[in-house]
Amino acid sequence: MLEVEQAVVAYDGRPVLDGVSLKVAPSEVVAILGANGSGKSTLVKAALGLAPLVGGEVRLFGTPLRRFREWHRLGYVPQRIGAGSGVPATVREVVAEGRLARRGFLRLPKPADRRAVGEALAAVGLADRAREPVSVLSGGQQQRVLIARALAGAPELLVLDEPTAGVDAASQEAFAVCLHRFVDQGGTVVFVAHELGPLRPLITRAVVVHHGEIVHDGAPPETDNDHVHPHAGAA
Ligand SMILES: Nc1ncnc2c1ncn2[C@@H]1O[C@H](COP(=O)(O)OP(=O)(O)OP(=O)(O)O)[C@@H](O)[C@H]1O
Repeated sequence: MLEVEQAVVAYDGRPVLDGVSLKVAPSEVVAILGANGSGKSTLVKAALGLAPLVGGEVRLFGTPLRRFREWHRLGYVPQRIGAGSGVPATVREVVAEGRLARRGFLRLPKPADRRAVGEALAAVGLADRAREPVSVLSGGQQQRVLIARALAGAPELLVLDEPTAGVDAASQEAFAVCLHRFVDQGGTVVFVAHELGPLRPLITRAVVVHHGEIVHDGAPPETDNDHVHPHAGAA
């Protein structure tokens, strides 16, 4: 589904990812863990062509990134909603953006598009907020809008950057249920997290990033306090 080989990313000459390799197979649920600033977001961004590679290679669904066009096959949930363009968008409009890669620009939405948007809104528990501007929602609710946007595109691979950061316990549980359903339907997931919480039972593998390198790749830590030692079990 996703292959990162010896990826090197540097900002202002300072290496942030230092020869990182990661391969994700279908149906895996991979948590990317590590301290603030360790390079977790940069790793998922590099895997999607959103961070500049100065070395190494990325393949998505077996295709080198520079030739990859099938963006409808994956959904990406960024860490935070963008500052926005100043154009007020409703919850439904943002979620409908998730259909664009499927239906193509300038084509009118079909009933299937509207259905997918409705289902995605229901999956994150925001069906009753569809007509409201995104800006009036809380941070955790806005995060759910982004998750719904990714789900609306019916992706095979879902990549999420800290989907549960700043989200209360009830919403984390709801998100876990939603992810469970996605995985049950054959989906593959890669997500960045600080704490696994209710997502723990879903995880098939944990990858720990430390100072721009992968220092653990395998079994998830048993509890949120049981941090995998940065130098133990390097893959
Ligand atoms: N666009 C950028 N320009 C310059 N430096 C950046 C940029 N993006 C990330 N960095 C730096 O790269 C390092 C790794 O950042 P990254 O966001 O990947 O960390 P992270 O592990 O996801 O952290 P967090 O848990 O705080 O989100 C940090 O030192 C950060 O300041």
